[in-house]
Amino acid sequence: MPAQSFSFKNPISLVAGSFGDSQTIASETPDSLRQQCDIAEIRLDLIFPEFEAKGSNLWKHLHPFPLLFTARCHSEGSPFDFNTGERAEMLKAAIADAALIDIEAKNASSMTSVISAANAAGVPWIASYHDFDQLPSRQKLETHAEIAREAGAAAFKCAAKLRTMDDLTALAHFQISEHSIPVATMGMGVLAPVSRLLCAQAGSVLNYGYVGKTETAPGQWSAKQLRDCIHSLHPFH
Ligand SMILES: O=C1C[C@@](O)(C(=O)O)C[C@@H](O)[C@@H]1O
Repeated sequence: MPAQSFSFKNPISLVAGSFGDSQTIASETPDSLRQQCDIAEIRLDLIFPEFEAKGSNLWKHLHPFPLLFTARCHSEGSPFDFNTGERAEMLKAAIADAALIDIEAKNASSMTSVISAANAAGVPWIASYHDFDQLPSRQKLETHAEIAREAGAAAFKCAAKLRTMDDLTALAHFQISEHSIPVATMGMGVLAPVSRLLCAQAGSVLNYGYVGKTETAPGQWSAKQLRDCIHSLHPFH
């Protein structure tokens, strides 16, 4: 049995509170997290020295709050350049405490050992896709959603820089279309905040904000602000 069970079956848009530093992880509790988000993301790539020194003691005090573990690669947003093997080891070390893990869609084929370990532990995974420069074409988004679906991900997530109002509506149109897999979308940059509300209204299953003071992507709301706003929206069908 996984440490916490998690699924995207519920149609409600959930909020992931993302930790950008280990001091914030240390200062939060399950109760304080419950006030802000539905699941908490621990970016192992951002806290690696502390993780190496303390292992799971860094987050044990947060149980039973659901935890999402991510070890992001450099090309999809990490300031650090851990190789696939290093990131696979980080994720495997966290699976016992995970409700969900994140693997980049493009790395799914080189992370099969992590996917097998997650499957064996009953922990679902989300396939992610980031573009910090622009909104990928509709064709690229569809292709990555298909990779996610075929690799057995529980959901497909895309975070992309939005440059124009057309980008904003294109992302929302992608979100609201049927993809045979739950989808989470969000913009980055100056249109990020409004995009995160619009995409949630269009059915984004997992919506990211930051916990503490450090953003983990450009333009995030705080997780609490984001969740409060999402809760006051009506789904758009
Ligand atoms: O993939 C995501 C989404 C994100 O990039 C964002 O745009 O909020 C933040 C990352 O920490 C997370 O892993």
